[in-house]
Amino acid sequence: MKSTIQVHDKHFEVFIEQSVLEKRITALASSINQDYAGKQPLFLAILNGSFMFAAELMKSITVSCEITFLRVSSYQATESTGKVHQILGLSESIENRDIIIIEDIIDTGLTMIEIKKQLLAQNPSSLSVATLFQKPEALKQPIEIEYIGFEIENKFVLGYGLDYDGLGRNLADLYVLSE
Ligand SMILES: O=P(O)(O)OC[C@H]1O[C@H](OP(=O)(O)OP(=O)(O)O)[C@H](O)[C@@H]1O
Ligand SMILES: Nc1nc2[nH]cnc2c(=O)[nH]1
Repeated sequence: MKSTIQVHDKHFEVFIEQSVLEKRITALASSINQDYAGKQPLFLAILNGSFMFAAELMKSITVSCEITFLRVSSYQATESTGKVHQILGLSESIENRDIIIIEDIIDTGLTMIEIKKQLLAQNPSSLSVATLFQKPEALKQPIEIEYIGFEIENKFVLGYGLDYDGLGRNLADLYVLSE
């Protein structure tokens, strides 16, 4: 039997180990370095969940770049509320900039659709998305995602920045809810 950890009332087991996550993130960074050669992208990391992915990704980005952090929260406990709040914390202009959004996970896709809509209204030169995890089966509307770390099954995951009611963001591996 796999060893499990308990967070609040639920049990989770290791799903993707840290070394596997980091190797894939390095590969994503290489693709971004190639695609943005000669440009100076502005990364927008969506808080809270993306902090660990963003930090790891940035260590392998070699093109000249900037990063800033935005807040938008729609998730409570293990289910989407379907409500997406406004983007907070974007003080710099993104007009005529090459923007790369950094997310930890795209689940229903509703958050990213709303973020993209709000950012596109500010006329960036280009807008692309890098997400560490995506759940293809959970997507409610088609959405273009340029950089995907892992396509995962439609189960609640925890760790590597992702929380369950505030806890578990510090876990270095990705965990999945035990059956
Ligand atoms: O594709 P969706 O179904 O819209 O879900 C994805 C969103 O859920 C998570 O954020 P959350 O609202 O949990 O905030 P957090 O990053 O602060 O934990 C994640 O970081 C995405 O922003
Ligand atoms: N922790 C966590 N947050 C999410 N937000 C959207 N999907 C998920 C998920 O599977 N786990």
